[in-house]
Amino acid sequence: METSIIKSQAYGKDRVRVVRVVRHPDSWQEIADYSVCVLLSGEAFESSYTKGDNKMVVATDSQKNVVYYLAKTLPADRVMVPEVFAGEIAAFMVKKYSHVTTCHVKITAKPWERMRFEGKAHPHSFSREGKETRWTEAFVTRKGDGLSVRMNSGFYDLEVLKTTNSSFTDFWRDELTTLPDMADRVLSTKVLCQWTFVSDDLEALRAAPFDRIFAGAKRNTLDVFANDPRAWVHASVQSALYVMADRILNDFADVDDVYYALPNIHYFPFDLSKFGLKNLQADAQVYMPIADPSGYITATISRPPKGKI
Ligand SMILES: O=c1[nH]c(=O)c2[nH]c(=O)[nH]c2[nH]1
Repeated sequence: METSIIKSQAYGKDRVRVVRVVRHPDSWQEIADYSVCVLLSGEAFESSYTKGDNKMVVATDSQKNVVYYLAKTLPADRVMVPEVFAGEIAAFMVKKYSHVTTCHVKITAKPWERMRFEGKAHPHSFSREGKETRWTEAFVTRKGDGLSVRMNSGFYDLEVLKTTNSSFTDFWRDELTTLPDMADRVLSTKVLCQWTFVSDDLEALRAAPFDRIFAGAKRNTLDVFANDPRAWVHASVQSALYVMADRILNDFADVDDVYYALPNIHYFPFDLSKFGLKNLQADAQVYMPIADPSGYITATISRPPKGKI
């Protein structure tokens, strides 16, 4: 007889590819291109794992159908913002199936950007310019008669590089240290940035400025990377991360906290002294990018608890 217990479970459909086009009367068109993951959990599903009893199992095929059904039937503005669409799908599942306790929906959005010709936006043609990917995940959980919504959103693979105005000095030194102080260095990272939004109210989710938060988080990240002297002059990836996150928290009241993962993709000056050539420190012009390993700097930053400021 089996005695093991289920500690957690969730099942559903991953990589549901759905594209929604909005056609305006004046020939202006919009596109959202998503890959959706829907996962259901609840005690009622335990017997499908332990007893082979499928009676309560909403087929993953049906869950996939819900994504297409809602993409067609919801008002366009609830589909075109990934956070809102994720929340709508998750809330639909929890409301429709009373035996679902939590629905987790994750969406990654393909970054189609509208083409521009001589400064003029094209009404219906798009290209993939940026390589970063926007994504979101909603956890909608039954709470009494209502719902609670927890949302993580962000982007990853925003690749950036700067050729000066970055340093790393005055760090811990002991017999295991080989890295010299670097008063100036090439710095490159592939940004993962993520923020959270928590609400008990689906209407608040529908009204939240998710597109502005996404654009603002990306702009702040790039601006701090390129321009903010607090972050880089005689400092580190760590201090840049803090300034980036602090700017997002100051700009967007809806954001509860911000997480960054910043790999430090090393570009080391190549030592050419064997050939009588100076290429280190202030003489560095030729670098060897190092694929692995990279530094990896992470933190979650939030506002201080109330009463502590
Ligand atoms: O900005 C940096 N932070 C570190 O913690 C670190 N460690 C390292 O070797 N180089 C760097 N750069």
